[in-house]
Amino acid sequence: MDTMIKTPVADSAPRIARERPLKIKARNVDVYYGEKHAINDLSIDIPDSAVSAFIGPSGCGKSTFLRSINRMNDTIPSCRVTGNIEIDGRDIYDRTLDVVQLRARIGMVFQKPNPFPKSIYENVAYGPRIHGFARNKTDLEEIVVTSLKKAGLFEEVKDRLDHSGTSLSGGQQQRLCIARAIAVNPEVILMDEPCSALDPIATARIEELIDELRQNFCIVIVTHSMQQAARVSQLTAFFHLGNLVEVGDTDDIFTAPKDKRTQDYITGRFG
Ligand SMILES: Nc1ncnc2c1ncn2[C@@H]1O[C@H](COP(=O)(O)OP(=O)(O)OP(=O)(O)O)[C@@H](O)[C@H]1O
Repeated sequence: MDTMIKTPVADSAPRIARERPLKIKARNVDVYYGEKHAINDLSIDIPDSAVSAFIGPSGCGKSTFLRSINRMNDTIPSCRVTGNIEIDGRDIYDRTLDVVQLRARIGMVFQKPNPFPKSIYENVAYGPRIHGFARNKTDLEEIVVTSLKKAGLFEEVKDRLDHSGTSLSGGQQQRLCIARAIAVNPEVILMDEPCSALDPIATARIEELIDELRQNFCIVIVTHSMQQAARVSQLTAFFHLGNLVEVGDTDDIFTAPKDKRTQDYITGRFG
């Protein structure tokens, strides 16, 4: 595994960050909404082929930082991001960088499943088609089927690919959104509370899927559920009032947190 390391990392770095190549490197990131200072001097290393969870009480900046990773914050006029965020060593706020290309490399899955009001097939085919990933219809079909299989949905929908994506159950819709994200072959998948609108069975299915996908993707998940963070992630980052208080191997964060605020949060003293 050591041979996979691209960048030297400190001995004090989390084990997972030493075992996996570095994918996302953020340094001294501040995010403002007008006068509101939402993220304060945040630095973090996020490894590839692993799941990293952002946890913390409501309003502490988890989603804000997640949205900084694919420059979704650009769409909010009052929002300003300073500092440095690199993916594979490339500054994603570089003025010469094509944001459309960047977002193709970084899939995003939202809290509420949001399939397009189109067929199941079209939901998955749309991205590869507009990005020119398929040479012909057969190629496109193969991408759709493979993506639905990877998202664990193909068997349930193979006989009704022409039905509307919105006709599926909530859990199936979320897996369709994951298939849609995977179809453009992203390197990073950002998930903002992807199970919060789902029942426990659909949640378990998505968690299993996240675990399978981490072999091939860098996954970052915002979750309100500490149980979920403990179950699916290898790295956990605890946010509080716009500060990244502590980041470490998930096992360590939940069994031996270093900061009292982390300890108070995971033991339910606030949040
Ligand atoms: N579009 C926006 N305009 C202005 N302020 C915003 C905007 N989005 C978020 N904020 C503020 O930034 C801070 C961080 O919000 P953010 O949504 O990132 O927190 P969070 O930790 O993801 O919260 P939650 O767990 O409730 O989703 C909050 O004070 C929030 O009110």
